[in-house]
Amino acid sequence: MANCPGLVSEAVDTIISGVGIVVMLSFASDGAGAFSLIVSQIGCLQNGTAEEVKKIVTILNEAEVPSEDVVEVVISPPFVFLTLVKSLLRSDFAVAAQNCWVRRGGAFTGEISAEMLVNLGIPWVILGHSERRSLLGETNEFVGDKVAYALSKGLKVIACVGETLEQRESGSTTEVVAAQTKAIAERVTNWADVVIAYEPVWAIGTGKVATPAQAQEVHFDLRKWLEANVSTEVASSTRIIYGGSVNAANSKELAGQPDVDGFLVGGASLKVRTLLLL
Ligand SMILES: O=C[C@H](O)COP(=O)(O)O
Repeated sequence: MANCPGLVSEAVDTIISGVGIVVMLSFASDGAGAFSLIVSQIGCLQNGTAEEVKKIVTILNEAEVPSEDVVEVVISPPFVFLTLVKSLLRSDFAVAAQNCWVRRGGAFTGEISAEMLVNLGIPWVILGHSERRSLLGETNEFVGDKVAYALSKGLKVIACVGETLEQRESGSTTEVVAAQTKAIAERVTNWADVVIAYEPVWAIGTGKVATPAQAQEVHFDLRKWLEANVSTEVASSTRIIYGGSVNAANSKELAGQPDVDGFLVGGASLKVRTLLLL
């Protein structure tokens, strides 16, 4: 996000103040053609009624953000609100699902397939969120398989990685995040459609945001890993965004870190208080 931190901060402020959900924002890391991506994940399981979602979309529709080639905005509601959001959302913002099934659709009651998302015209999907890894037992390999299948169907993927507090304290952050990234990278065929979201588990929904230095360190390591294991081109062009207790107050400093290409913001965007303060 070093390319245009002013624009990024501006966009983050605008989105966070206007929404009340989860926001992700990212920028290409190479100097040429800087652009950004903001994903607002509107509502998790406990959050959101159709009325609330409509209100949020109305506010988003009025938000002032830099043009699409500078700031890419993606709204990611729960499955049940995808079509509602898509139907109401301004045309320069896109929509993402928060998950999808690992393989071709079939008799997997309750699951949503990549094919269904494509059929609905949903271009993005978030995969490997830490809540799915820890609460629903998704392994690195399973997440990698999901990424591969979603990409094969033409979806763009926001692939989440991140260490627990215990892993950080035992000094294994780099190793954990590299293993998660490896399982994804081995199955990626088209890096242009992949964004990596670094979300330290200890920072998600806790109010304990990573310091700018902590975030930068992991993002730098991730980029180094991509350079060593994929290619220099992929390392420089892949957007690596940060998620975990991002809010309007801490976003500016985080946004100034050279390898932090954007944000995935949750709780901050749900707070009306935040909205009123900005
Ligand atoms: O899904 C949301 C992200 O994990 C970040 O959430 P948060 O901003 O509430 O910590």
